[in-house]
Amino acid sequence: MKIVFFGAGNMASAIFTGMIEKGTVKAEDIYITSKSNRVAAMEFKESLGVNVSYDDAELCKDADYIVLASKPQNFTDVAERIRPYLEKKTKLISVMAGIHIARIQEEAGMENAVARIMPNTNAMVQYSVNGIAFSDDFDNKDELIELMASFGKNVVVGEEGMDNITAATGSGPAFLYYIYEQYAKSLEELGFSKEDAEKLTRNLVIGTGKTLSERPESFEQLRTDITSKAGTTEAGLDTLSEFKLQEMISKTLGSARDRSKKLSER
Ligand SMILES: NC(=O)C1=CN([C@@H]2O[C@H](COP(=O)(O)OP(=O)(O)OC[C@H]3O[C@@H](n4cnc5c(N)ncnc54)[C@H](OP(=O)(O)O)[C@@H]3O)[C@@H](O)[C@H]2O)C=CC1
Ligand SMILES: O=C(O)[C@@H]1CCC=N1
Repeated sequence: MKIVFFGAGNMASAIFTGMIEKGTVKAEDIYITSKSNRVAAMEFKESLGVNVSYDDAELCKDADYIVLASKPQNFTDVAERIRPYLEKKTKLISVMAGIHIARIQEEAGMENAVARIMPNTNAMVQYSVNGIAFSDDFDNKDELIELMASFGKNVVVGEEGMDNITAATGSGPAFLYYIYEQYAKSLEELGFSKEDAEKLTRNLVIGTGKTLSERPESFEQLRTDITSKAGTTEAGLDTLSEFKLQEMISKTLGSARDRSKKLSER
């Protein structure tokens, strides 16, 4: 198996680190390249044992998968690097938000089989949620699904579902981190030091996540379990429900989804 990453930034490194740590792919089977930041790429070679190369012919030769992991804005440059050497058997896996399968096939030049995937940075700890959309001619889908299961839970969607997945779970961690940031700031306002506010918030979130991973009850039931009649939680929730929280979240996700659609316009 030879998997080549064009791009070695946040998302690519989360994926290849997740795969190596889980043992699904050997570090020696992974090749990475970047645009110009050779120092960062070499650090991955040293820490994980992956191959680093800037020789596009060597990178593309006999590749089973080429993962397109640059920003969408850099895709044309990446396609130019790949096009002269791309072999028909190589499957292209795009993590780029908003770039359609048809454009990838057109710019890569050989109409190779393409899968668009939308993981998130939780891939680093093998807890990503991955949207996957395949081109019609993509064979042996199970192999890719299995590779991706090594760093998260998969949801196969039609390509039209990718904008929603991008907003919901690709960008999703950032929206949650933003909420945690505000929570920590509010703890500081209550009188906790900055350090304690951060520590309390972090452990609150970790503990809540662990509870969710172990208990099957609905969010509503878990909330109700905490809420004593006329107690502190009820008082807090009464205030929280005065704000249009769901509307705020819906608008946030809507903006992210619309941006994903916009990125697909050339
Ligand atoms: N971050 C996230 O949470 C998620 C991101 N994505 C998608 O992943 C993609 C990458 O995002 P992210 O990892 O955050 O971005 P980063 O900026 O962290 O990484 C981008 C990488 O692309 C490389 N690159 C740029 N141009 C070229 C080129 N011509 N040839 C080879 N490599 C190139 C950069 O190299 P250099 O450093 O040398 O410039 C860098 O290694 C985006 O398309 C995004 O939509 C999808 C899901 C989640
Ligand atoms: O912000 C972005 O465009 C990418 C896609 C999903 C997460 N990060």
